[in-house]
Amino acid sequence: MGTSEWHIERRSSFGTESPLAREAGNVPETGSLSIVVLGASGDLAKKKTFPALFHLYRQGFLPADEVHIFGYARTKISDDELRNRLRGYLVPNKGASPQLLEDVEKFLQLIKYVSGSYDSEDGFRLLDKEISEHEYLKKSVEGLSRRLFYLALPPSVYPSVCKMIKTCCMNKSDLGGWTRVVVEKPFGKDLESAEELSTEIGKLFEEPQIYRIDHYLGKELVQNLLVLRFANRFFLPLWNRDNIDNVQIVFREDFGTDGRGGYFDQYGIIRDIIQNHLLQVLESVLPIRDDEVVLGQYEGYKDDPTVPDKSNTPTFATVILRIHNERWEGVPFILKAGKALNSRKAEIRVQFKDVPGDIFKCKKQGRNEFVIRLQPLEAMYMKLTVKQPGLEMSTVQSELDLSYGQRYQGVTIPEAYERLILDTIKGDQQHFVRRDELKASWQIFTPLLHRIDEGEFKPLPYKPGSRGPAEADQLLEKAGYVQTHGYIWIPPTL
Ligand SMILES: NC(=O)C1=CN([C@@H]2O[C@H](COP(=O)(O)OP(=O)(O)OC[C@H]3O[C@@H](n4cnc5c(N)ncnc54)[C@H](OP(=O)(O)O)[C@@H]3O)[C@@H](O)[C@H]2O)C=CC1
Ligand SMILES: O=C1O[C@H](COP(=O)(O)O)[C@@H](O)[C@H](O)[C@H]1O
Repeated sequence: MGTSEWHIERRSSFGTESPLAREAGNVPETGSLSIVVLGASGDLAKKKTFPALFHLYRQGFLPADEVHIFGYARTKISDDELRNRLRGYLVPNKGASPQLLEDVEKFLQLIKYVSGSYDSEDGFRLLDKEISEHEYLKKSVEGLSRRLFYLALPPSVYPSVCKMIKTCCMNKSDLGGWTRVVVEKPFGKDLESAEELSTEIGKLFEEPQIYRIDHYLGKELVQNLLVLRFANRFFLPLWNRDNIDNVQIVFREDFGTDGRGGYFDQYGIIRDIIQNHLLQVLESVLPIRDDEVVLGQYEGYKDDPTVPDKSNTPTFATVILRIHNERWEGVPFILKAGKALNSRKAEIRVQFKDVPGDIFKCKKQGRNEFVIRLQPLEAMYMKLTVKQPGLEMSTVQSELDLSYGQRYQGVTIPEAYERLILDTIKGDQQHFVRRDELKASWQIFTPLLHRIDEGEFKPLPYKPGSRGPAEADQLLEKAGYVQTHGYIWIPPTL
């Protein structure tokens, strides 16, 4: 495949003539498309959902003659007030071209705002009326229209909102139209509440109508994992306990809860990041051991007035999972996530066992590592030992590096939300969380979470801007991870 094929090209509509639409499996649907962002006044909506919709619009995936976007929330604001709030999130601070500015204005005109509560029919009846008017204006045949409801809302209101959608806002889907609901994480707070929520929503919608979004599943390099693993011969014999010593899945942020302390304190880092983003559901996970958990809370976290003074909520966690199956028995899967650390990155680090013996009769170089960097600056690299270039025979640690910025110059990597919203419109659920997967992930973490909630497990303090509690690094070492500091010069021995 040539690199040019990686581009998503701008096009005017989902017409049958568009090769991109055909390639993307977008069989043209003729009904109008209404996208409703519930919680439109919130943080996620302005930072992620509307910008993702704008990018899709710019690339021609949301043609103005088919699509209308509705914001819904309790806050009483006008259409223009919502548009003014969003504008700054759609244009970069500097260097916006006149074309971009024009596109922003056209996009904003597609947005209509409806104010109403999340648990009474009035607001939703009004919303339904607005959507129906748009469908009528677009001459959409009843039964062909498509309605997408995106719940950018706290999970506590999902049941009532879903009930209102079901009662007031469903379209007739008998001619190929549909109603789909996207729900954000965290989906529940533990196994029991997640199952309850699934059951409640399951009474209202069929599984193909429910899209449980975990935006990490939409990241380019996460999507690449399947290809990497199954389309490359050299991973085949290595991908097991005989060769791999440990696996780390790491999420670090160099900022704290940033005005979201009220939300965060009720959930904590395990529910916010580890239970969903870092956990590709692994089967046969053994119960988590106390001595394989380190929790932390950054100093200053409780200064946020929305966080209780006695909060026991972890903002950092390292947790080791162990899998009891033939392939992975004995290999620690180390999940680490933290806020207010010294860097921002997300990566998967597969560390191989030492090479047996030492024919070079020297201090060993670092271990082989295969690293998949999800962000920032997507890359994959393999750390390996090579001969130090030059006359002398000595070894040095180096790497095979596939940095996307270099290799795929000029290619714009889509934002995760952009990709996943497009999948929802296309009806493709493969990168969304299934109910059984969700259950399995809560099963793993619920016993630990309950003990933290009950104050039995206490987070250790750490300095903002640090690596987190030192105990986390000690746990890593105990689990077998060997850190490699760049290369170490080794005198020739051959
Ligand atoms: N923000 C982020 O970076 C991310 C958020 N998420 C998830 O997305 C969802 C929304 O997040 P976010 O936008 O940050 O949340 P917000 O706290 O900003 O809430 C969104 C909107 O919901 C309404 N709302 C807030 N609290 C309540 C409440 N107690 N009862 C009823 N309505 C309420 C408010 O609208 P109004 O009062 O106008 O009705 C608010 O504008 C959450 O499930 C979150 O976990 C997921 C990934 C990232
Ligand atoms: O879901 C969440 O994700 C963000 C991090 O997302 P990213 O794509 O910027 O890595 C995190 O800040 C937030 O706490 C969490 O709710």
